[in-house]
Amino acid sequence: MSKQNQKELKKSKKASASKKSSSEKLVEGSQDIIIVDHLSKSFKLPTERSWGLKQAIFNRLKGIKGYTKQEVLKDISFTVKKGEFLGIVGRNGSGKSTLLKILAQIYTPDSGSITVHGSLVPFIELGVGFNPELTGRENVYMNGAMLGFSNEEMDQMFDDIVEFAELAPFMDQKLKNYSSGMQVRLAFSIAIRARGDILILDEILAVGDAAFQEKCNQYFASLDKSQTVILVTHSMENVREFCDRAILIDQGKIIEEGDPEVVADAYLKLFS
Ligand SMILES: Nc1ncnc2c1ncn2[C@@H]1O[C@H](COP(=O)(O)OP(=O)(O)OP(=O)(O)O)[C@@H](O)[C@H]1O
Repeated sequence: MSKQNQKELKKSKKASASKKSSSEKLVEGSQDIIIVDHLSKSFKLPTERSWGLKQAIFNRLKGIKGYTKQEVLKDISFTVKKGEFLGIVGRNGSGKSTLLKILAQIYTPDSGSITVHGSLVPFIELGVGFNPELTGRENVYMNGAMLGFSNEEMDQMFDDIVEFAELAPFMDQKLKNYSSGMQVRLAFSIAIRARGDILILDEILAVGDAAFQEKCNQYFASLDKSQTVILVTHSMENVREFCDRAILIDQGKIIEEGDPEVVADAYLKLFS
């Protein structure tokens, strides 16, 4: 591995160590593995009137705000039990990915808190943790390091990861030459082989082809209760088949929660 790559590995290991220490707040004997308590998040969106330094100074003097505030999550509370498969559903733009990013400590909430009892493996956005200039092999090691695994641990997992992704012939090619579906396969294989306590999955799986989606579905069906999964999806088939419980978010609020059948019906009603 080149010096530059070793440097990158070191950096990502550091990042992962600090991430772990802040997310792992262990409470003995608790069955709730995630507790989300009165969480709210908004984004400031710059308006045309904020363009340029002159305008910004003028706005400030006049007391004009150069942005509008968009409330994306409003007072969200829920818990996830150890071993539970939780589905999160909602229309485009309802706040699901933002919620996952707060869970994964990519975003900080405006108010409220999140407590996570265990290690969390996020699989949220394609490209996060991947370097297009490195080979598939190097990216596996780098991604593993970001999740807190040593080189030796990754050596043990490597063949298994490549086999699940079905990408053996491509491991020494640069990632920038992979299709987006191939990248998803590699990232998903790393995420599931990493066996964190909690696996967080965004809709991104939909990028994989039919055979890979089927493989993912088989993986979901094979899960025992040692793995907690949070899945954001628009597939009510997946919600009904795999989820123990589901949450429907609309305009940043939970509007239905509980039985996957009931939540899936409520989701479909939004469009009728
Ligand atoms: N970094 C950001 N800056 C500003 N606005 C953002 C940011 N991230 C998300 N938003 C806004 O927050 C709202 C919710 O977005 P989010 O991605 O959480 O929705 P979603 O439910 O995951 O949607 P989809 O089903 O389309 O993936 C959207 O209006 C989006 O434009």
